[in-house]
Amino acid sequence: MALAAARRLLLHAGSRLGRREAVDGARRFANKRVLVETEGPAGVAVMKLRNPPVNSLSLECLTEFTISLEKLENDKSIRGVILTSECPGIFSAGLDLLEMYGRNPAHYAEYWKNVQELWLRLYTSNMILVSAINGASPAGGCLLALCCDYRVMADNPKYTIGLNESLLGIVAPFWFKDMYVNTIGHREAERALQLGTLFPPAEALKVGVVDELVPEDKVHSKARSVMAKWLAIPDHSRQLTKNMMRKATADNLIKQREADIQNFTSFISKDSIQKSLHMYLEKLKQKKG
Ligand SMILES: CC/C=C\C/C=C\C/C=C\CC/C=C/CC(=O)SCCNC(=O)CCNC(=O)[C@H](O)C(C)(C)COP(=O)(O)OP(=O)(O)OC[C@H]1O[C@@H](n2cnc3c(N)ncnc32)[C@H](O)[C@@H]1OP(=O)(O)O
Repeated sequence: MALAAARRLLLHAGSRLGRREAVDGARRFANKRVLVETEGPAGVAVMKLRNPPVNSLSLECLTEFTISLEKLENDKSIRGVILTSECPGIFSAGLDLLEMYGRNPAHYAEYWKNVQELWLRLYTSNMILVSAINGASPAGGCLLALCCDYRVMADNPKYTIGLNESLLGIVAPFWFKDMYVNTIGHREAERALQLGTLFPPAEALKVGVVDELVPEDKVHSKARSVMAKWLAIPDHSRQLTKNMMRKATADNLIKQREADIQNFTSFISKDSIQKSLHMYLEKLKQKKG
């Protein structure tokens, strides 16, 4: 309930701000964790995640992300969005582990509902989505990128991307898996999901997790030039084609959202799964020390 109220407030406040700044031609609206900038007549918005240190998708971050997308969808002058990160070296560390560890079932259910909501909105967006992957992109971070129509990644071997859930002792849900299969094919997805592979850029390109690699300082300019190419296609034909390609995958979740929430909640609440997450969090801490 509190989140629904926050969402209404943010939408309202955001639209007022958006109108005021539109006077300059360039517009900008920001929540705490998501910054959106639109420039001139090109109809393109740049959406930057800024939830330091690692852009983990906390409940608040998911909510702000979803609201920002909703506002852009409602703005008929926006045809494309470049999704990127403001956190140096990290695109997104994925779902926030602290939302899935040591909480109660009601919290898990609420969290998962918001994860579903963001995924459905991103994956079925009518806008052109290009990801400018300027850092590490494990699990839910990779999920965000996979939702886009085109993925440009910084060619820095320090960055990896992939669905690594099995390394954490958890399981990617069927709709993560479906999207992976749609992107890289069944055999590659089967292997990468079981092994929890985090691909360095060259391998990510080879297997098709990303579409293009560029030097780090060229990620944004390349994303813009890719966007220009996609903008040249008539919206109606591109949108109908996108819908034709993605609808069955989205519908597969839509028809069983509630069951998927129950499934997640009971899975993540298990002692054995909580223990795995605990161990993984400890490992992350130890890496530092
Ligand atoms: C039959 C089927 C049955 C059931 C299925 C049903 C349902 C499905 C069930 C579950 C599926 C749930 C799906 C989850 C998807 C996810 O996204 S899980 C998250 C996966 N993410 C990761 O593994 C990334 C972990 N992080 C890292 O590898 C590194 O942090 C990273 C490379 C991103 C950055 O490295 P570095 O710059 O060195 O930073 P640190 O490692 O030092 O991290 C800084 C602090 O941030 C904390 N942190 C990192 N990642 C997360 C995160 N994802 N969530 C929360 N917090 C995170 C880290 O602990 C540090 O914190 P500290 O400063 O120590 O307090």
